[in-house]
Amino acid sequence: MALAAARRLLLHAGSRLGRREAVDGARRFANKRVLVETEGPAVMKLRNPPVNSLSLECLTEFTISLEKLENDKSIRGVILTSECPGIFSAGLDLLEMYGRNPAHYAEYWKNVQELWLRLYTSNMILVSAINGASPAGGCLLALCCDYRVMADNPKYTIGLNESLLGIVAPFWFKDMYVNTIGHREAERALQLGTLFSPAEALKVGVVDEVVPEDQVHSKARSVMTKWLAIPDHSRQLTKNMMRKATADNLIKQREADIQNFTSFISKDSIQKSLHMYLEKLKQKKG
Ligand SMILES: CC/C=C\C/C=C\C/C=C\C/C=C/C(=O)SCCNC(=O)CCNC(=O)[C@H](O)C(C)(C)COP(=O)(O)OP(=O)(O)OC[C@H]1O[C@@H](n2cnc3c(N)ncnc32)[C@H](O)[C@@H]1OP(=O)(O)O
Repeated sequence: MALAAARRLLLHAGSRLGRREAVDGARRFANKRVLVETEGPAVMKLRNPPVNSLSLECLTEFTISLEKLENDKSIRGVILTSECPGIFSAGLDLLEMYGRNPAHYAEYWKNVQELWLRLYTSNMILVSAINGASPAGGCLLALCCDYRVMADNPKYTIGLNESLLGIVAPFWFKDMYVNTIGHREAERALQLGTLFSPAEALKVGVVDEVVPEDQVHSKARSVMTKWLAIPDHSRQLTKNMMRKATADNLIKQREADIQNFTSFISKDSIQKSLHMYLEKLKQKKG
């Protein structure tokens, strides 16, 4: 209920902002954690500092922005990137999965599923400009895209590292990984929780292209231009043919997946693992 109300408020605020900024001549709309520019190829920038973690609020704003773009028939493609220096997205917000109650876990997971389904089955062309670290849920966002361009900086890594946290990547994360890099590579990378450097990610197929850091955005734009030259109807039908079975696999068991997540994440042993991981992140600083 609370989330539905927040969603209505955000949609309302979003459309107000949209109108005001259009009057200013800049074609863009924004909410607190997501900025969307629609001048030229649409660009969606995550801006949830310090690490673009996908908190419930961030997920909600992201989903709403995507919904608005999908409803604008003049927008055929979106570049997904980050405004946080050195970070594409740190993935799901660990604080949404630690020390909360089962109802919260269920609500959070429903929203993770919702964003994934929208992104993965989007009719728009999605290109990610990966300009920073992209672990777990950050990698998931990139994997939803039709093409991935990554900055050539060995400090940036990408991959589904859940097993390093003592948790398990859900089956639909796994399905998308298998679809992208094949069964053997996915099996190994998932068990080891591998975070690939850009060069490794290119080799294994997690990303499609690695370019110097200052060219990530221009490359993403030129990729978009190429994809925009393909007729929408044939490209969309082809995308749907490639992705439908994977999306349907979650759709048919959404409730069971929420229950599985809630009971798994509520376990004492899993909460303990998350606690240790969060402590490790803190200690890294000191
Ligand atoms: C049977 C199975 C059934 C169901 C499935 C069940 C479970 C599976 C569930 C979920 C799948 C999970 C998916 C995820 O995405 S989990 C998140 C994984 N993310 C990570 O491992 C990234 C962790 N972060 C980092 O490695 C670094 O922070 C990073 C490289 C991104 C940036 O490093 P930097 O040095 O620039 O910043 P830090 O000082 O490390 O961080 C700043 C600040 O931010 C906090 N932080 C970092 N990441 C997160 C996060 N993901 N969520 C929340 N908070 C995060 C970090 O603790 C620091 O906080 P503070 O000390 O308070 O400043």
